[in-house]
Amino acid sequence: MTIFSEDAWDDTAALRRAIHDLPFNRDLADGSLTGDRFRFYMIQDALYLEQYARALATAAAKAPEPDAMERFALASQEALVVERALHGGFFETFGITADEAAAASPSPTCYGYTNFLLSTAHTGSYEELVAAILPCFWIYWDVGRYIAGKTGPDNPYQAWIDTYSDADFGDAVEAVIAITNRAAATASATCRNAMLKAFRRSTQYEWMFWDSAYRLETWPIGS
Ligand SMILES: Cc1ncc(C[n+]2csc(CCO)c2C)c(N)n1
Repeated sequence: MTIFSEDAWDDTAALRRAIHDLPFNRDLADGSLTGDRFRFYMIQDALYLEQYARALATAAAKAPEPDAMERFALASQEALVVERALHGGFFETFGITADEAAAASPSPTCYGYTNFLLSTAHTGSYEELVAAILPCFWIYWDVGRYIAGKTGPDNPYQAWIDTYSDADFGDAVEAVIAITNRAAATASATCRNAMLKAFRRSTQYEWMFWDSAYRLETWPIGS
């Protein structure tokens, strides 16, 4: 049988190229990304992380093996603590107050992505959930390294680039890939297909998240 992560990676090759080519990531890499776009991204990302941490905690609760439980429980805490520290620095630089962040409501894309993760967490299988969780790690590692390889000096977004191209983060990504492959190894063909679909859906949402920040996305009516 083929390895799930290899199938999923091949299956999303075109999407990943599109993510590399996004105007948001192009501008982040050369440091020209406008402050309003990065601010929007930071605030939406703080909202995303809270829900992502819930999805990770649910994966920890559902995991059939202690190694996966530990990894997801730790990642849930890190999503709240480590990522919040990164955000804290940028919140200060970009003048985002805690009140402003707390009062913000999710954009359509942020809402769609987090609800997809939470509905998978609560109505899908453990296998589907880990496949939905994986792109958040893997795509950021891929994009972090891609951008680190082409960025220049004095980039105002260097702390973001360093976080996601760091070797320790790479180790965490490898661990989640291994957990996902273990889950897939004993899954039926139907379950593996559902896993692929979930992986692809989250990868689409990762593209949409950066795109929505670049467009400063709003709800089309009523807000
Ligand atoms: C939309 C969006 N997708 C992925 C990440 C990256 N990320 C968030 S939590 C986590 C694991 C635990 O820290 C990782 C890698 C992000 N920040 N925002």
